[in-house]
Amino acid sequence: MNSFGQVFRLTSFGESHGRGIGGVIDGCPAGVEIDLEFIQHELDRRKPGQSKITTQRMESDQVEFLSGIFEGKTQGTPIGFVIWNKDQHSNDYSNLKDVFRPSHADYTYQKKYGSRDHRGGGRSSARETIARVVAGAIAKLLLRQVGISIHAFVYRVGEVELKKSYQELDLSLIDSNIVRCPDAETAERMIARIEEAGRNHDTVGGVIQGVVTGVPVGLGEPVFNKLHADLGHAMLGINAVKGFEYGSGFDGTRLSGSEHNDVFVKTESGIRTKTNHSGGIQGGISNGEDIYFNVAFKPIATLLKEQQTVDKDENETLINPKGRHDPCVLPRAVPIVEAMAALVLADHYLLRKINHL
Ligand SMILES: Cc1cc2nc3c(=O)[nH]c(=O)nc-3n(C[C@H](O)[C@H](O)[C@H](O)COP(=O)(O)O)c2cc1C
Ligand SMILES: C=C(O[C@@H]1CC(C(=O)O)=C[C@@H](OP(=O)(O)O)[C@H]1O)C(=O)O
Repeated sequence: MNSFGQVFRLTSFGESHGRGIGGVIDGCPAGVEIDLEFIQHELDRRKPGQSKITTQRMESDQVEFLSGIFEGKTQGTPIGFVIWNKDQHSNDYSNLKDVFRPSHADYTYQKKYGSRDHRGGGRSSARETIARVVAGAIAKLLLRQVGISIHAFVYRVGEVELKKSYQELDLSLIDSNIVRCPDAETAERMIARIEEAGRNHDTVGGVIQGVVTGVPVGLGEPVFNKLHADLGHAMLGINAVKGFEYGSGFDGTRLSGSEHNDVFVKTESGIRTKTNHSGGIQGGISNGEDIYFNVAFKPIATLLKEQQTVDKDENETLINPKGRHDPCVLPRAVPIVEAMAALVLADHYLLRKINHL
C-alpha cells in the first residue's frame, strides 16, 4: 500500500531517479492556515546536500501545490503536490543493475516484483520521505492551531550520546547546528563521529528522540490503533529504522511496579502524574502528559567500499558502489520523525472528533 492514515491520509508517489516525488493528502479539514514558507523550511531541513555531513546530491526540493489550497487556507478537498527531481546521477548505479547491495532493498524488491528500478534504489530510496515531510508540515500547521507541538532531535550517534533529558534541553536550539542536537558540545562530537565514518568510507547509526507537548487527554483508540501503536507503525515505516520505544521503553523493565507507576496528583491545571514513565499514553490513549519516544536508525547500507554479495543469477560476486550517500541519516531524519509524528497526531485528533459528540 502507498497510503498512510485513517482520516488525515497521505498517498505518495515517485522514485528517486524518476521525474519527481509527490503526494495527495485526503481528509485534511478546511480552514487550516497554510504557511508556505514554513512548509518549504521543513523540506529544507530534510533535503540532501544541506551540509558537509549529508549526501552531496544537490536538490532544491521546491514544492509545487496543485490543488486543495485557496487564499492561504485548505479547502477540505484533496491537496495534490509535486517536487521535481533535478540532480539524479543515474550512471552511479550502472554497476548495481544486476547485483544487490547488502542490507539495502535491492534483493527484496527484485525477488518480490521480478524487476526493479535500480537507479538510486527507485522507490526504496529515502527520497520518498519528501512526501511525508510536506504532509507532516500541513499536519503540524493543523496541530499548531489546537496547541500541539512536536520536536525531534538527535540523541545518539554511534556511541556519542546526549546525557541530558529533553526537559533539561532548550529545544529551540535543535537547528542551531548541522547535526540537530540541541547541546553544542555533544553536537560537535557527533559531527566528528560522522566525519570519521565518512573518511573511512563507512556509515554510522544512532537514535532520534521525539517529544510531543500540548496533547489533550483522549487521543488514541482503545484496542486497535492505540496511539503508541500508530506512532510505532509510523516510525518503523521510515527507511533505515530498526527500533521504537516510548516512555520508559526497554529500560523501564528494570524497575519494579512501585518505582514505575505514575502516581496521580491533583494540581491547579487538573489531574497530572508525578512521573511520566507512561510516556503520555495509557491504554493506548493520551493522558495529557508529554509524549516522548526514541527511534533507532541503522548505519546505512551503501558503503563506498568493496563488499561481498550475490548477483541476480545467484552467483557470489563483489560489489563496489559509487555515488553520493549519507554517512549517517540522523540529521536529515529529524524532520521526517517530526512529520510522521504529526501525521499520527493529526489523524487521531480528527478521529476523536468523529468518534465523540
Ligand atoms: C534521511 C535518510 C537518508 C538515507 N540515505 C541513504 C543513503 O544515502 N544511502 C543508503 O544506502 N541508504 C540511505 N537511507 C536508508 C535506505 O533508504 C534504506 O536503508 C533502504 O530503503 C532499505 O530499507 P531498510 O533499511 O528500512 O530495510 C536513508 C534513509 C533515510 C531516512
Ligand atoms: C536523494 C535523497 O537521498 C538519497 C537517499 C538514498 C537512499 O538509498 O535512501 C540514497 C542516495 O540517493 P542518490 O544516490 O540518488 O543520491 C541519497 O542521496 C533524498 O533524500 O532526497
